[in-house]
Amino acid sequence: MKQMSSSHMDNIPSTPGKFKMEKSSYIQRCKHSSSVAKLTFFVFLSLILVFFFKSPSTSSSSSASQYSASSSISSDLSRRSLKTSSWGGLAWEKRVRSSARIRSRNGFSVLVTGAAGFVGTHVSVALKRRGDGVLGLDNFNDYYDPSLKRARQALLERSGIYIVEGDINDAPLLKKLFELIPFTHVMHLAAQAGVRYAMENPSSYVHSNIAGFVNLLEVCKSANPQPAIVWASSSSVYGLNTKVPFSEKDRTDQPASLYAATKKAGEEIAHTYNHIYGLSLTGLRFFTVYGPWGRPDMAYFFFTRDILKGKSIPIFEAANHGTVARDFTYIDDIVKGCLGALDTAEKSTGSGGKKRGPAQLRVFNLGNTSPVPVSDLVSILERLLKVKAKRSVMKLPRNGDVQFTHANISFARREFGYKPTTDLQTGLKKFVRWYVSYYGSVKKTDQ
Ligand SMILES: O=C(O)[C@H]1O[C@H](OP(=O)(O)OP(=O)(O)OC[C@H]2O[C@@H](n3ccc(=O)[nH]c3=O)[C@H](O)[C@@H]2O)[C@H](O)[C@@H](O)[C@H]1O
Repeated sequence: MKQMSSSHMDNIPSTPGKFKMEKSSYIQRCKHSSSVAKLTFFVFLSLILVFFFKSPSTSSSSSASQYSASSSISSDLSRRSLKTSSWGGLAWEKRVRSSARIRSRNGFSVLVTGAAGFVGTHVSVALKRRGDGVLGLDNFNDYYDPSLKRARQALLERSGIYIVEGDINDAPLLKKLFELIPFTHVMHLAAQAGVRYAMENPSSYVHSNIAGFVNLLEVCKSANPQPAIVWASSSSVYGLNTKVPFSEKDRTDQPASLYAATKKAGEEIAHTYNHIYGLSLTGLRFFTVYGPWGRPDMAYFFFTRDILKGKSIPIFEAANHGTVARDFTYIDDIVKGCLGALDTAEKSTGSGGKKRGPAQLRVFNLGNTSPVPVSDLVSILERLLKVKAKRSVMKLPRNGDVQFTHANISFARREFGYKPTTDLQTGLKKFVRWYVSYYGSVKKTDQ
């Protein structure tokens, strides 16, 4: 097994494709046409297009994705932002090759999807640091503040990692990347995350976590060589289970949110592609990952922001004042788990879309094994921030949250020595240090 790298980044500084307006062909045609009628038609069409893409329903801040150069215009509700960037060309190919170049003996070349995301950024840096070739892919959607994703991108650029701007639903783009680079591995972290947001924008979950995953697997199964794939599942697949700690052997057929259901679907889809095409697939069930460069939609992150702002913190509790708790897992431990899973992933067995023999299929819990009540999380933040939180205790809403998570990690420990070492107090201290350095120490931070 390769050496695992610890990826401290506390002091340094997922997904439909991009839409490219085919303006040029229209412009060409207009130039060569003397017909006033055609010109009028063009102006009219342009106005409709402009109206369509500026209209709040399609370009408002809460949709999930960008549309790819090759994907068609869709009325998919999951769109969060539309961009007109494109990929291709010699300079672009050079950047792709340079980023994916392996710099150590027996190194991997890894395509990291969701590379501008929280876990994706940390994993990419860790891989690069040990000499693997890393190419990122991200659609930079605005599910949360894209400027944070851009800052992570800048961080990766400084490590020599290029992030291709594109979407996992963009098959021509993915095919092109596999044509350029014989990736040994795919670290698939692009996804529509967040448990509660699934009620607001369900189609974004289907689009990224199901359609996008299938699209990626379609391209991987036809690639030659086929890569081994490690991908992000979720602790949420345990749903309404009450037996703790959660073991990989437990049932996962009672998801409490659409997010959980799409991750569970991903696990079944992984089974199918492993079975039919011989793809090596490893799913990682992450347990509430937190840390520097984290996701602003997660409780520890926006609690920090709101405590500093003097805003009240909604703390959920279950029926009869039942404790709501999470097995919060620090990002560096998760990175070690991801690298461990990559290092022990066996090769896919198929080629050219044909299975040649049985392939590896695994699922691991990556948690911390010590659940902490949400109210204790707030107490730790109060101490670290030296500000008293305005607590507003409320009933756990029926929007997908489960009461309790707790990982049994013995399988990951056995297979690749996974052993989390960061407790919540230590991890949050690093998070707060990063938060203050990133957003400034002013209490009334506004992000
Ligand atoms: O392990 C996962 O698979 C998931 O982990 C994460 O989900 P969760 O564990 O739900 O994290 P997060 O929202 O931070 O809520 C934390 C706690 O605060 C409580 N919570 C939340 C909001 C609030 O206003 N009040 C509150 O008490 C809430 O009830 C909960 O007890 C990822 O977001 C998700 O993408 C997925 O990866």
